[in-house]
Amino acid sequence: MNILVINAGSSSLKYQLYNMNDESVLAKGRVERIGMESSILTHEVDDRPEVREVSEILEHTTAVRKVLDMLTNKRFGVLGSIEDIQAVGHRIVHGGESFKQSVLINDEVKLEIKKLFDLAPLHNPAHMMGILAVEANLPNVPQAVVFDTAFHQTMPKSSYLYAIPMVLYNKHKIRRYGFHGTSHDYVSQQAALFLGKPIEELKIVSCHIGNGASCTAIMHGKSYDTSMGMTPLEGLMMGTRSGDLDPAIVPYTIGKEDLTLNEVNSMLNKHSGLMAISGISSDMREIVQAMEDGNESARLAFEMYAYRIRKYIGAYAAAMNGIDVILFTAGVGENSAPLREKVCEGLTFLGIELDTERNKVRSGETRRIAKDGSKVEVLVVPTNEELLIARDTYRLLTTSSESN
Ligand SMILES: Nc1ncnc2c1ncn2[C@@H]1O[C@H](COP(=O)(O)OP(=O)(O)O)[C@@H](O)[C@H]1O
Ligand SMILES: CC(=O)OP(=O)(O)O
Ligand SMILES: [Mg+2]
Repeated sequence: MNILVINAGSSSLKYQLYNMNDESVLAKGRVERIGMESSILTHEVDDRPEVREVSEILEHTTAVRKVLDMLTNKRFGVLGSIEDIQAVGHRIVHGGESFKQSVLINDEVKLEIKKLFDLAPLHNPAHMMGILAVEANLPNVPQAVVFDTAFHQTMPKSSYLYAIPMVLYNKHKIRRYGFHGTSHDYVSQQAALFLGKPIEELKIVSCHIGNGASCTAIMHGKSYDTSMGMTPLEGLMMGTRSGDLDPAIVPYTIGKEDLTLNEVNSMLNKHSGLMAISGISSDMREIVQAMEDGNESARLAFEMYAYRIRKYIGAYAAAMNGIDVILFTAGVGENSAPLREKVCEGLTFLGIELDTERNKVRSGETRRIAKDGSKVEVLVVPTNEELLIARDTYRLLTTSSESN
């Protein structure tokens, strides 16, 4: 069975095509700048050179059409016809409280996702465009949705409630949801497999450090607490997001700088984090380079970024009464040895001892970076949200057709 996995953003659409017989990736790529003059489709097949096509793609339906054309293209494609796609799986950032697991799409599910537009205005409307675009191009192909929030639905009330009037939760569902759940779920299972221990026996702090970043306390295989909140803005300092801050800063800034609420929201989401403190970039590679060149703002940004991860690790050690494993994943977590070293620097009191040489070894595999004898295991685990989405889609289809 071939499954197309789609992660649709407001102006982008990433895709991966899986052959589920052996879980191999047949092709992958992305469409960027949807709705702008020169949209770019980048398409990759194994060891063949990357294909880039620039054209005007005004909306998601056209983007999906272009992807399907590329997948069936005589020169660059991997499929004889679009009939060779048996299912599509979508990443959906916000599933609210309605979705505790992945589901197949039907009208009711679409309605629920629409109801959540308010809670994730940057993400969910774009995902819906992706779903409708697939429907328009592949009307008879079943689609599944996999939610970033689902894994965190096991959190206890004491983790997910904010200390504000209960009416806000009861009426508007204002609470912590948490994100990157597909990733935290996948990497924690990979860590347990790597260590050869049942996940039910482990207390894991999973640090997903990419463009967006979050830490999750995973107790015995279940999310117990996580750093992102009602939206993906809370918690760690990120590339362009502020993470935790005193909420009183919002009205104060509006008054002092004569800004609108929308402007402050945009400042916190798009113009804060590494970008704001370094004044250089939101990309950790550029921050580390600038720091090595002696740039003090870059050093401060790097130290703040690492310090906040360290604080969450400490908090989650307290929350779970101990830690067995810390793991690093996603773009920064998998690739930045200096960041991992800085995070672990002040944690020896918890029994966390990093091996600085092992930490520097580059590899695409799950690996141990703690010293022999470190009380806590420290691992780097490559994430693969797309594979988990493809697996969930496959499982939903095969189990639902069995029960029919
Ligand atoms: N070699 C590297 N060293 C440090 N950071 C890296 C490296 N490679 C990628 N990154 C960081 O990873 C980030 C992207 O992470 P990723 O998990 O792909 O994010 P997203 O899925 O949210 O777009 C980039 O912004 C970049 O800062
Ligand atoms: C939820 C979230 O922050 O996603 P991303 O890391 O893809 O921006
Ligand atoms: Mg990501």
